[in-house]
Order: sequence, then C-alpha cells, then structure tokens
Amino acid sequence: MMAAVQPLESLPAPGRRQSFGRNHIAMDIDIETRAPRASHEMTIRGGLQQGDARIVVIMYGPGQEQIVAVFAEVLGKPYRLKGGIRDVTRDDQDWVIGVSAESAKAEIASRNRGLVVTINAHCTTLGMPPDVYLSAQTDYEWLYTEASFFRRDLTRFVSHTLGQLSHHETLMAKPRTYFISTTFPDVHAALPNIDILTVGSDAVEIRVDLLKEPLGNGRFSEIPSLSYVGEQLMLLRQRTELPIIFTTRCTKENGRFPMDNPDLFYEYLYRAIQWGVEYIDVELWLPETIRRRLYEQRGSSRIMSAFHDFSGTFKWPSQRAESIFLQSRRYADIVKMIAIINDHNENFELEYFRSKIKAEYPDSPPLSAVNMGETGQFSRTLNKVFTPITHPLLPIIAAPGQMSAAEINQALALVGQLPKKNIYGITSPSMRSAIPQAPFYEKCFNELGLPHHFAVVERQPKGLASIETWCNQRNFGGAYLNPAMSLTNLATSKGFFASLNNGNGPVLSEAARLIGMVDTIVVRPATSSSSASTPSSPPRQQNGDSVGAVGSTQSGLPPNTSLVFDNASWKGILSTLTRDLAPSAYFGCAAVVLASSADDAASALFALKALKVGKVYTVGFKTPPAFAKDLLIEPFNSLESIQRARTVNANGTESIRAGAGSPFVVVSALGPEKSNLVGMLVRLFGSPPRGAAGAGRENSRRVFLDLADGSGHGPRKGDPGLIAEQCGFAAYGAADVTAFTTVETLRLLVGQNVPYSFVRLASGRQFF
Ligand SMILES: O=C1C[C@@](O)(C(=O)O)C[C@@H](O)[C@@H]1O
Repeated sequence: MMAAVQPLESLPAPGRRQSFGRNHIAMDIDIETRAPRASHEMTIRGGLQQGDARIVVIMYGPGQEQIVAVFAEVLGKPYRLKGGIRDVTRDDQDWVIGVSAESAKAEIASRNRGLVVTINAHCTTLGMPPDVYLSAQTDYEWLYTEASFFRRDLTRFVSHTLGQLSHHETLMAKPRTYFISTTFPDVHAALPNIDILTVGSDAVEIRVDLLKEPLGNGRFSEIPSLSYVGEQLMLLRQRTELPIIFTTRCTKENGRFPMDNPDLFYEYLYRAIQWGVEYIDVELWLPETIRRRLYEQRGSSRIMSAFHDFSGTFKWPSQRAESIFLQSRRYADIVKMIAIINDHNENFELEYFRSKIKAEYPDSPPLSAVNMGETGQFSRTLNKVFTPITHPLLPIIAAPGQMSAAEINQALALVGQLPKKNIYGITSPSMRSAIPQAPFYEKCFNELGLPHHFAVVERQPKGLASIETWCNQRNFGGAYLNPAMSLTNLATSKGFFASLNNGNGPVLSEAARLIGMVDTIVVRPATSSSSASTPSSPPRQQNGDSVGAVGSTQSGLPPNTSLVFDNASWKGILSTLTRDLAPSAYFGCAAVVLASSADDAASALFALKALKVGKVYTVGFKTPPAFAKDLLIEPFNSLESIQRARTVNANGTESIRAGAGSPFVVVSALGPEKSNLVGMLVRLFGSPPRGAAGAGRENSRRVFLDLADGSGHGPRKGDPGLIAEQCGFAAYGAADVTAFTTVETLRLLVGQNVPYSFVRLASGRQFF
C-alpha cells in the first residue's frame, strides 16, 4: 500500500511512490497552495521564484565601485561598470551593471523601466541622506555601512526586492503568525536582546512614529527624518532575519505621526518599499489615491491595511464593520482591524465577524483582527493571522491589552486549546556521544510559554517497536528523528504506523516522499475543530480530509489525528545555501554531491532541485530515479568525466549564467574517513582551468557545504572545509544546516518561529 501523500506546500511534480501499510492505495493529492502569488512569476518551491528578469543597475557613491561586485556575487552574475544608464542595452542581459550615482542622476528619470531595475546603493558613512533626487527616482535603495558590512542583509534585500524569495507565501501557509511591535525610540536599544525579543515572532514591526531622533540639547524632532529612519531600519535589518513591518501610526490611532499631511505618509511608506521592507502598514483613513498608489507600487512588499477604532463605540456585528473590511481589502494583502471594546461578549462578536468574512469573502486577503484593552485580550488568543505581540523587555506596550507570545500560549493552554504534549527527540545508539538537545528544547518551550514536555529517547538499532510506542500515545505531540530514518525502514511496520489511515499508513509530505528520509513526525489534530490551528498544530491542511488519521477504534492517539512524516533537513540546507547568496546564484549552475549512499544525498538533492540548479554531478551513490526525472544527473565515474565537468558548460547552453561551467556548489555528506577524496575534488573545482567556460563569474566565490564535518570539534587536519576556503570557496558546515533545520523542526512540531540567531545563541553554539 502507498502512504497517503499530501503536499504541505507548493511542490514539484510527484516522483517515486513509496509503499506503506497494507492496502497499496496511492493518494496523490494535487492541491495548489492557497497563498497569493504573482501570476507572471513561476513559483519554484515554497516561496522561491525566478523573480525580476530586468537588468540590475547598481548606482554607487564616490569610491564605492566595489559594491557592484558584491551585488553581482550575491546574485550569481558577472558585472561591468558603465558610463551611464543609457549605455545599458539588451546585450547586458544577465550582467549586473554599475553606474556611478553622479552619472546616473542625469538619466535616471528617463530610463527604460522595462529593461533595467535600478538600485541606489548608498554607504551611510559617506553621509546621510543619500542624494534625495536619486532616492526619489530609483526603484530600490540599499543603505549599508562600511564598518560592519552585512552580507546577509544584502542577500535578503536583493532576494526580496527582485522577487526571488517570498516570505509572505510561506507565512500565510502557517497556522498562526505573530509579529512583535517594537516600541524603542532608538533601535540600538533593541539590538543586544533582539534574539530573545523575537522568539515566537514571524515578523518585527518598527514603529517609525515612535522613533525619536535627537536634535541635540536634549531635544527631539517632531517626527524622525527619513534619513534617521533609514539608518534605524538598516540597523534592525542587519540584526534580524525576520521580515519587517514598517508602521507610521497616526495620532488618532495611538501613534505619533501627524495627520495634517497625508502625503507625508506616502513619502515614508513609498520609501520603505524602495528600501525593500517586507510589509508596509497603510492606514485606511489615508486618501484612496495614496492607498492605491502604494498598492500598485508595492513591488515585492506586501500591504497590511490598518484600521483602529478607539472610540469605544465600534460594533463588529454592523454594516460599518463589513464595509470597513471591504474598503480595506481593495488595496491590501492583509487586512488589519482593531477596536476598543467594552464587553467580553464583543470578543465573540468579533469571532462571528471573522467567520462570516471567511465564509462570504473566501478570496479576500487574510484578516488580522483583535480587540484592545484587557477586555479584548481574549481575542488576541484567537486571532491567527499576524497577531501583534509584545515582550517583557520592551520599554512600553504598543497598544492596550497587548500580550506576549508566552502569555498567549499560556492562556491557550489554560483553557484547553493548547494541551500539554510529549515531544520526543528520537536518537539512536550511534548518537550517544552527541551533545544533549533536551536543555535547548526546554529553553525554547519555556521562552514560548508552551506546556509541552520534551524528552530525548534512544531507539533500538533494529525494529520500530519503540518508536511506535512513543508515537502511539494520547499525548504524543511529535518527534524529530536524529539520525533520520529511511521510508523503506519505516515501511517495514506491521504495527501502529501501518494501521494508520485505515491501513494506508501515515501521511507523507512531498519532501519526505521524494527524499525517502523522515526526520520529523508531526501530529495533525482533527481539522474540523478549532484545535486544528492551535500553535502546536502543523501547517494548515489544504483540504478538509483527515488523511492518515487514526481510526476511531485506535487506542493511543486521539481519534481522527493524523501523523505526518516529514523532512526538515532539506530546508536547513536550502536556508544555509541562500544565506549569503540569492537563489539566482544557483539557477542553472552545476553542482557536485558526494555521499556514500542515496539516503545521505537525498536532502541535498531536493534542496538543489528547489534551487533549480542546471546539473548535478554525483560521487559515491546511485541517484534515486525520482530525482533523475527532474534533475540533470551525471555520475563522476572516471577522471575524464571530472575533467570534462571542469571545462564544459553546466547545461550545454552558451548563456553566461549556464556557462558557469565547472561546478559552482559542492555538497559533501561523506564522513571524515573520506576527507581526502573531498579535499581533492574541492581543490580541483576551486581552481577551474584557464579558458574554462564560466566567463564573467570569476568574481563569485564557489560554495562548499560539508554536511558531515563533525562540527563543534573545530577544524581538523585535512578538513575539507578549510581546504575549500583556501581554494576560494565560501564554506559552510553542519552547524549552520543543523541550526536552520532546528528552526524548521520547531515550526513543524510546535508551529512557532524561533529565529536562527536564537537557536545559535541558546544552544551556546556547541550543540551543533
Ligand atoms: O496595528 C497594530 C496593532 C496594535 O495596535 C495592537 O493593538 O496590538 C499595535 C501596533 O503596534 C500595530 O501596528
């Protein structure tokens, strides 16, 4: 029998089918992601897109030419400098072009907007603000500091503005999302604690109206200047990987932005779009012309329409409330409605309003609606889209009644909406020497106010009996498996797993099915009840069926509960590879994957497939047929084949991108005993022979990822990572992948976002 297969996100066509259970029934449910997406762009996977195909023109300040090379490297393109924007022609397609800000000024207004996309790269140490005319005219503007140059910030900026990575799509697929409303007058104060402040948050709001720009003599400007706001935003973005929400809250809605000049709002909010801020808060009272313009000009940013009613007379069951929603949704990607209430019953009225809107306007943008004040706190526990939260470390709360993520979870737990679960880290005897993870998970649960219990348990080397026993409990809340187990192994079940879903076996995510390895077991509660979207639930189910569910006759797990077998590690690999490079750096490139078995290689292959690499050379394993279908695979079986790979184009075309020729990325899952082989290949590919194809990409540092570097023990002799760095690669190790995988695991198991930086911080950097 086949396992029940269910795409948990937008995924490529199904490949290999996996047998599981007794009835041999295949259930491939092909469901489109519900998240909105731009029709002209092709979604590659869960938020990765081809993006803007125009020629990127970087405008640089005096003496700052080198920034063009960095942009080019991040984008994976060659670059050249030109005298002016007008000199850019179709022949520059796939190049990054640098033009001095000085020269660009004369031509920027008359540029061919269909051909070029302009980015004003301004180093703040040259002085602020940047040239105001260029700022106003450019498509995007990136502010950076020379002293502490943050490559990650640039990667994120271009991945977002050029539409290669969409946070929104991924976030809207989460069962619950939160954002922290920071209320600092100066973000410097937030930076030392930003990792802790943002635990549980999916985004960070910068309350621009609350920023206080010092003027000297203890005075502050009435509203912070764009120049000050730009620097504050830059600082925040350099320190958090989370999407930012840019808010200019007006005086009537509990903010400080004066309302006498709506154009001022436009000026700030449009600049935020140019700065590549992911979410722009646009108040509903603003003139429609302004709201429409911002919506039309939003590029890759998303508009959060905002309406607050502090009058105390607002009624959810009213024509007015509905018409406010309808007005808001015209120019919004998320509709936010917030009101002061007087009576607890009005929380129920809001819930009725929420479900009515969902039923009557199913294609509308998601609604984020809460009530303010203590009386309204109940609604903050029920809202599921971008619930605003606070944190005890913030100087003030942003609105009356705001709660922290921990308070919301504790409240949910108290009223039975977030029952205590047992969550397991299932290891094997081979992992005995590994550093214990239990303290880390306990720390996270504690920080998040989750009631769950975490335990690391060791499975027997053979058989599934112990795992099935842990999973077949009423309070089972999910598990990670380290090391991961193969589906083939799990499919030998004749017991609990095989009995799931009326004998069809557990639900398999597409990733687990294609990779053939399971590292996460997610419990999905029955969907019809409200429990389906409690924080402990896995990603939103795409249909109403309870596939993979435990039959009502089962003991252990509650009736109609599903178990989803998933794989988180491919996401860890993907996040590592795209931390310092935009996805486009990988599109069409050649890759090498080294592993001693297909099982060890599969997660990397899946990540590379998501990144649309052009070709994968393999060493040491036979590629599963499912991958061979979508990836161009060539095993290295002789020295000649390696030699060829060093000199031949990646996918046979002559374009510069594809002509990256010799492999751009090398991923190794080979253990330390094979270090010599890995080192040799890295040396070979680190220095492509003269004249090899790939002209123009010489500026790009190739990427080496060692998935088996036994991290935590420092560099070893013959360490392939060290050799890779000496050969000009950017080297990443298992520590990065493990931390990013943990982020994904926590999202899957408890539905909460724990930023990468917190994972690294809380683990003391020694777990991984
Ligand atoms: O719109 C909102 C919601 C909010 O007003 C609240 O009620 O929590 C807090 C604001 O910072 C945010 O912009």
